[in-house]
Amino acid sequence: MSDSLFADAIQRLDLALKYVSISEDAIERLKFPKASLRVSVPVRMDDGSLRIFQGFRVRHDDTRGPTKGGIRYHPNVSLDEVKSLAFWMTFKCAALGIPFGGAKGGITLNPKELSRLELERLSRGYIDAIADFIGPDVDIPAPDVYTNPMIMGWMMDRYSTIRRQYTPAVVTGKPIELGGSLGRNTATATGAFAVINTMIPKFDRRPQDTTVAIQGFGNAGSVLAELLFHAGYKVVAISDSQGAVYDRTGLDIPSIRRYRESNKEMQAVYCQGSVCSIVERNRLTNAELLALDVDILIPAALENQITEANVNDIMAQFIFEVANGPITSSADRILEKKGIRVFPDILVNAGGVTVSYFEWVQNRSGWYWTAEEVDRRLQEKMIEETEKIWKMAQERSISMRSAAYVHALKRLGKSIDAKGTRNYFGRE
Ligand SMILES: NC(=O)C1=CN([C@@H]2O[C@H](COP(=O)(O)OP(=O)(O)OC[C@H]3O[C@@H](n4cnc5c(N)ncnc54)[C@H](O)[C@@H]3O)[C@@H](O)[C@H]2O)C=CC1
Ligand SMILES: O=C(O)CCC(=O)C(=O)O
Repeated sequence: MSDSLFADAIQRLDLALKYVSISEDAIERLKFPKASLRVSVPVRMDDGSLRIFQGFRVRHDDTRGPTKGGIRYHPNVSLDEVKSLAFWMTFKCAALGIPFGGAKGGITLNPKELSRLELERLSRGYIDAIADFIGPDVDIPAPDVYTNPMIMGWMMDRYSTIRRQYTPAVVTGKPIELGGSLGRNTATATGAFAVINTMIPKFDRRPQDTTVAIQGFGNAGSVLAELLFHAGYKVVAISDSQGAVYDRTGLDIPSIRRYRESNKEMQAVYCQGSVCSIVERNRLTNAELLALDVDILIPAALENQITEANVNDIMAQFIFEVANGPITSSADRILEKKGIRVFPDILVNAGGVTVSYFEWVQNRSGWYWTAEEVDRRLQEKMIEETEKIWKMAQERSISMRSAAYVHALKRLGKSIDAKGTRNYFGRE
């Protein structure tokens, strides 16, 4: 399998290195993951047959702390994808000043084809296979695409059984009843909302005059859509893997979310009380959603959605990357030339790992915070780091992505050098 996504991720690093001076040793280290694990996970299916699933866990860099990152269940999961996602986690944690390195995991499957019991056996089997690779001071998984708090609960429980001790800090994004943090489930969206609200007024725009299209209506996209709706933004299009709904006058996001919870399908609905009626609106493909003439475009699904093939269709003025890696590096260069402002994943979607960090701190101290405390600290962190990155972008006339990478690289470079890598190689 080619390393195309990872090679593309490295291009972002190379670009940022033009604007920051860090040691060659630090650069070299960041170009290679510290460790990659590939495992076969046997699962007894409900019909008695045995299926073997391929799982991965990659720890990219642990200089700034134990590695951290989600676990994805998706048919396209590959070592290349997991490596790239782990790489981005290292930069995300450093950009936010969180004392973690980067990691990611995944299993190649379509989780919609498994029963709940099969999913539980798979999730516990995956932990059996990677137990020696993770740990509260080593590597701490969390949810990502098509995984959720229930799956994190099974994983934490299995790890605790293997270690013969209750170990909540080994996984974050758990159910509250198993040591999860209040606010983790909404943290990615809340963090992205804080970045949008910090940035949009700088361009003299008001929510009520701003239209938004969101690709992906999962944990991150659906909560963000609702936050934007309540703040007065006009969310005109949303989508899931099946396609999009569009209403240029604005969609009723709370009704759509409520309807989707019980019907599992995306419809443009308007609900009054418990009565919901489906309104015929334009149905679009995901490609058409990306090309809408809106002010803000929010990719919140998967990577490689905006590429050289469709970048010239993009009409939005601002792109906030909630998904990891939704824009390829070549498309990024074209967007920059066209004057479209891109706010990068390693900043915009960092609310999730920030509250994961809070969850880990709470698990380790045994002292649990209120929802208000979590939210206050999350807002503080997101706004502070957004402002720092914006200031750097302005001062150096560079993109927000390059500024975010430079900001992260400064912290990473100092930590890597403080460990004495130079001395180790005798170059001092
Ligand atoms: N959940 C979290 O805490 C964090 C998630 N992210 C990133 O946000 C993105 C979304 O993650 P979640 O919302 O957690 O996942 P999720 O599993 O809750 O939802 C994924 C959504 O994407 C949609 N989708 C899947 N394939 C699609 C396609 N080809 N076109 C359009 N939509 C498609 C699904 O229908 C679903 O609505 C991912 O890139 C993830 O890595 C980033 C940081 C934290
Ligand atoms: O919450 C976490 O630890 C990681 C979340 C994640 O996977 C991500 O930010 O992409």
